[in-house]
Amino acid sequence: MASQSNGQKRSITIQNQGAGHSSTLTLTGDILRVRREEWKDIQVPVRNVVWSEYVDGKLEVSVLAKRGKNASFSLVRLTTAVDEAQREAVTEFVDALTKLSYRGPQKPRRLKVLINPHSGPGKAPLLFKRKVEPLFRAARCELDITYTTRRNHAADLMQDIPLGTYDAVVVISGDGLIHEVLNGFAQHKNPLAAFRIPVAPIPAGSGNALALNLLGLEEGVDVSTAALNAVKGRAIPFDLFSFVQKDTRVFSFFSQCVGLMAELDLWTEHLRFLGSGRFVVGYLTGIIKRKACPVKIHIKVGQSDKDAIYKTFREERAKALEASHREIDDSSEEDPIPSESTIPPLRYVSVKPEEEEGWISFEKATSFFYAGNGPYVSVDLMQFPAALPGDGYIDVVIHEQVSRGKMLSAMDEASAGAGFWLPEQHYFKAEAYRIEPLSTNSCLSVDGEGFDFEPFHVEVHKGLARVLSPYGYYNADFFPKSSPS
Ligand SMILES: Nc1ncnc2c1ncn2[C@@H]1O[C@H](COP(=O)(O)OP(=O)(O)OP(=O)(O)O)[C@@H](O)[C@H]1O
Repeated sequence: MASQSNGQKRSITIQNQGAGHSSTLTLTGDILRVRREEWKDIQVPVRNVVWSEYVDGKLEVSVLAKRGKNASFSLVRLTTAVDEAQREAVTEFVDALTKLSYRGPQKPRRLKVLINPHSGPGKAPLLFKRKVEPLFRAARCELDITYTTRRNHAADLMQDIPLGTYDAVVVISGDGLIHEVLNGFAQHKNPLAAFRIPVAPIPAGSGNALALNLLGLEEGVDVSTAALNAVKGRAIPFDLFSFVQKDTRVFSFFSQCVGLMAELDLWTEHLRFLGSGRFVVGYLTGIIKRKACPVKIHIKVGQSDKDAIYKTFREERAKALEASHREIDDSSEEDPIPSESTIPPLRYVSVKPEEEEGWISFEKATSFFYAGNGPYVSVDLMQFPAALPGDGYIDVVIHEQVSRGKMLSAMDEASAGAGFWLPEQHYFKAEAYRIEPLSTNSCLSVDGEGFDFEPFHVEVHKGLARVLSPYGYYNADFFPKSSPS
């Protein structure tokens, strides 16, 4: 055995007498390296450490690693008996590793797991068994598993979810089931407390925008990294939106959309096998049709100057990034529940926008109106690059009706948010908005689900819900103005 620690580097070599092979673990800054005689070397950032412990003379370290150039992440578990003489050194090493990898106490979580066998291509149960459950078990999580059997099953369960019993609700499906979970919380007898239960998305649906935004383009499509987020991600405040139409009030967590971007979803329903590629086909169809979206739009504007929005975004992102490196102690984890026990009242639903200060009307011919709470709406489109999870605003994009050529060029670098800077794309940070259709000739979708194309009102509830995030912010950054290509 050899154990060394010098400054940023700690290394420990364990000679396993019985099996006759040795394992060396080296921690250099934020990187853990595992060498074991019969294995290929493994090198991972400490945030990929799932669990590490030394109990009863046995060391166990589980990590998520890519074992091959194009491989996806998989769980790698090192278990080895440790000689009594090494006890102190191994304990020290594991303590250092745990502290770094969890940035605080390593605690097994109690997870309510919802699996939708009918989401996306129907692989959620298989992904759970193969990738998610082994990782949860390695992290000692306590699991309460439900396979949803029908529409609204998850909402009904969330309506009665016992408080103080779960550290998170894990949703193995797409955005539709997240929408259901949050609307279930809203029906709880103590909705504000229910909304404080963090939601952790695991992408298994056809639209997985929340996972994509929290984890980023690469990890947001990876089931294992999303499962790791459920195990050790931090709860962050997350804005929700009341969507009010006639007498119905629904909580939307992600988007509302009118015109082209809502219609293309319908036009390409039969092309689901193309994955998110179907939206590209839909947009191209939209260019050919070049249909107008006749609506009256009123917005309660927080910010509308693009340079100022970009500046605020950069500042907020830098703050969140800095906070994500800080160690977290138990007290900073406390999230007091407000004393009221009803859903927040609507503040703007009865105002007359034309007469109110702070509201503007948008009059130009429009091809679509899109409001959302996360940069990526799909891997190909960063529609709301300046979106922040809990800033108290919904990001609004209104796309003027322009020539087919301009519509086509709006596709350039769309996945990196370059459209933000186009003069025909109007971008607002809004506290509320109101839409009145001027014809019946379009459609409306809320969190990807179709709604009647009739007048509706939306307003923001700042930080009402919680989501788990590995970074504390959306893992997406976009083009500054000076380099849009
Ligand atoms: N067992 C089930 N059978 C049918 N529908 C279900 C079942 N369990 C859940 N659902 C419904 O399936 C929908 C899943 O939507 P979600 O977005 O999570 O997955 P998806 O495959 O991406 O969906 P979509 O392709 O319709 O957008 C939810 O509205 C939910 O009510």
